[in-house]
Amino acid sequence: METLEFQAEARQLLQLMVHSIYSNKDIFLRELISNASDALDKLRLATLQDGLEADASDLHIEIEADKEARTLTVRDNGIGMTRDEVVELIGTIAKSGTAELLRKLKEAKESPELIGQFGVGFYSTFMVADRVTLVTRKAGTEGHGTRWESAGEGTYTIDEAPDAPVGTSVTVHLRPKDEEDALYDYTDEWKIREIVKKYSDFISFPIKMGDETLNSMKALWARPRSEVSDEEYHEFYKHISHDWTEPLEIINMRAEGTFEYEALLFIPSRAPFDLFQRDSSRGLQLYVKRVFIMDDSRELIPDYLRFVKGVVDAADLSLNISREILQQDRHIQMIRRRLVKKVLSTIKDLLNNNPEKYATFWREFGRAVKEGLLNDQDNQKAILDVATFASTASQEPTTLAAYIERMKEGQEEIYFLTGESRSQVENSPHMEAFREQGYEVLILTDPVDEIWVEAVPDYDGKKLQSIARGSVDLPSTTSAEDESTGDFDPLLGYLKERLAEQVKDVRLSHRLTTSAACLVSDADDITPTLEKMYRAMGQEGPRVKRILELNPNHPLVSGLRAAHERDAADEALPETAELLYGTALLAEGGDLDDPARFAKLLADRLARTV
Ligand SMILES: Nc1ncnc2c1ncn2[C@@H]1O[C@H](COP(=O)(O)OP(=O)(O)OP(=O)(O)O)[C@@H](O)[C@H]1O
Repeated sequence: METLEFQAEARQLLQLMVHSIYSNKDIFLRELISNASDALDKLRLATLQDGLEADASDLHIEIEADKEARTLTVRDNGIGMTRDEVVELIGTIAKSGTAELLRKLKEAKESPELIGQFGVGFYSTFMVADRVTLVTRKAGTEGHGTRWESAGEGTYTIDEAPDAPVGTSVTVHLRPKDEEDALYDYTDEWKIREIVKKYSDFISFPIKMGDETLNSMKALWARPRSEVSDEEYHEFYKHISHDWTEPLEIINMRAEGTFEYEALLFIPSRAPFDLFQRDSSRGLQLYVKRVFIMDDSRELIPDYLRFVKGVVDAADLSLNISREILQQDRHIQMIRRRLVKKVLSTIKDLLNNNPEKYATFWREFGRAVKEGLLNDQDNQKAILDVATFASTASQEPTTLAAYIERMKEGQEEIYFLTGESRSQVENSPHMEAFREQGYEVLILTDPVDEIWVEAVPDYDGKKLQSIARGSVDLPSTTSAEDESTGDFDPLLGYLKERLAEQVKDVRLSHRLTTSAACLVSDADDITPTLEKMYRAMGQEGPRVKRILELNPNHPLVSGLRAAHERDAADEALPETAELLYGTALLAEGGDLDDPARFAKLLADRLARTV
């Protein structure tokens, strides 16, 4: 017999279980049944696809309670584990992001939603047990099985189990019952029946206690919606998603005819912590005629809808279909297209009929959905229809359609400004004339906004126009410039030469009312934020120069013009030019090349005024 140590993260998680931070302890049984069901799926699949020689004719789960010994055993005749698999799968937590979640959990104390994200699985047995024994033998292997045991502290033991049958049995040595602490008598048959019915009724293998089968085994997606309770849907959702919170929306689909399939999809009510991590699990479960084929089937749903969970059961696929074949399968592509349409129309329904749910949805998943504007050309319009954006019009987000309704007489374009935060965007000098003249501007602050606005030319015939880009021609702009442009020409020429390193042009502005200057991008150039993003991804490119716009009505600008007129060789002029440029850059939240130098110039200049 060997004694081994749990990996550090596993130990922490176990600690949390032993000191039970989750009030509902009943779920340990659900977790064991869920693992057993997965193991049975795997065995059946291995016989179908990998030619494993094993008996798959009587796959089932058994529950056995021993009142005397105070133990509960859950046994399956599924795939089982080798010794090394036991060490790897039960002794460690492989999921990325676990350390971070654990840290959050510690801070948050009571937080079932957070634990839900772990898929605590097997470890949840330690909420009710002071010792757990697992005996297993891998299907298709020779020799002895493996016996694993632990009290949930720092270590576990591993031993040979010569007589173990194929499959896995987990025996939970129950702690004394303590109903005040929601620790029930789990050897009580009535309690077991209740838990199985509540959490595991849909499991597709028989769950037996003695001669009795406790579950109905009905595939939820095959049953009419009116016959399934919300609770049953929710339990099923938890089973496939490992999310313990209730889903926001349930979607049933059924297609009959040449290619038959049924789908049951869930939109979660909360984004998983790893929604934006590359290795996050995504995709749907694929079944063929009620037989589980694979998890995480990415072919069934595009990446931008990766938060959608659920099952697709197709009638006409081969049972041993591989991932490679899936990628090319015409029917799968057709299902995928239909699912996307259905999800988008469901979001639209929420938007129109259930603003509160929609708001939750968009807050949690809007950032992901917007990726579709780049990757799913066919549905660009449908995505824009269900998207909402922050706006200067009110604190409430707006759809593009509602924005267009509010457009001012003569306004042809949808104005937006990207940035890091609402306040930064609102206070940007670019906003001044728009605010003054009552033009609404969309405030786009998600990183993905920088990118999709480049890919979407218009909505409903109205061009999307960045107010920090190109020249602005507000219909009602007073043309301060027209009478006085001539006067400014020498100064503009001077500044252009002086700041040639920094900007490609200097011109008078239509968008400023209170600030002296701002920077804008040329209509066809990439924006500084996008440039920064490319750089962060390691794509060095030439620096894109921008345009400095001056407010002719600002005393600093008119004063500068006067000074330049008086004496073009004035020593203070180059410094003022530099300060003017630096201020414009700071005002939009940009980074100065040499902040120390800027600070010194500014301090010296201020010193002369006090
Ligand atoms: N009854 C079983 N038969 C075969 N393998 C099992 C069994 N129970 C657990 N395992 C293996 O141990 C792994 C860890 O199980 P655990 O319940 O901790 O997490 P999980 O099932 O992967 O995650 P989750 O609980 O989120 O589904 C499983 O992924 C599976 O590979």
